[in-house]
Amino acid sequence: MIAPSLLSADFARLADEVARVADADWLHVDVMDAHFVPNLTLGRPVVEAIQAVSPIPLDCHLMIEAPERWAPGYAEVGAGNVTVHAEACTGDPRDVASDIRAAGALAGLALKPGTPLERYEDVLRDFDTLLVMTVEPGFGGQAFMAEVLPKVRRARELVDTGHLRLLVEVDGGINADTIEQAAEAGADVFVAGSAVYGADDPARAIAALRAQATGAA
Ligand SMILES: O=C(CO)[C@@H](O)[C@H](O)COP(=O)(O)O
Ligand SMILES: [Fe+2]
Repeated sequence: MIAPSLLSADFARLADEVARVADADWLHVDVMDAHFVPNLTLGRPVVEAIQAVSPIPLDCHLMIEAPERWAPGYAEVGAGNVTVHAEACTGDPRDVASDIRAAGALAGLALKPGTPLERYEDVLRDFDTLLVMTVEPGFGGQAFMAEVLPKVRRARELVDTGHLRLLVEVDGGINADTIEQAAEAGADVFVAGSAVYGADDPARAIAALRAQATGAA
């Protein structure tokens, strides 16, 4: 599955930018609050507007503080998957997973590159998606951190052995040079911002990335 990130799109023409990636599987929307990460993007009202014009499910990546308070609201406006950062949760992440699901979306948990998977292997039994950050969250166009791949392999192993039932998603620096190693490590969903919106033809870029991912898996 390919999930273009709107972070690299033209924010002055969001409806048009959404239409350019209609062939994708998910549309990745990076929500940043300038507190959890040193950047500010958009919030629930804009996600609601994007949802109204998007032909594909929204994959909301919440890089915000107090996700327990805000995450269900993104499901309520129609997001298909809502991911919170484990590092931002002040209580048991399973509680926010339950609230996101109750509001109608898949529940995702994101881990920064330096956050060990082992700490959350039990918690992840209550989630539908694991977002493995392959860059430090906050900005697009960063270099892929290959040192995170063992975390992807471990997640794949936990899913393949039945310990977890979730999609393994990678996010950050995914492009033609890196997607095959991420697929070989076991990722199911590939977020790509600059590799898609930086291309002359985003639809062709999506098709090429999908072919590489499926060929390498
Ligand atoms: O969450 C983030 C950044 O914090 C990502 O979703 C980026 O938006 C991915 O951009 P590229 O690395 O693909 O350019
Ligand atoms: Fe993201």
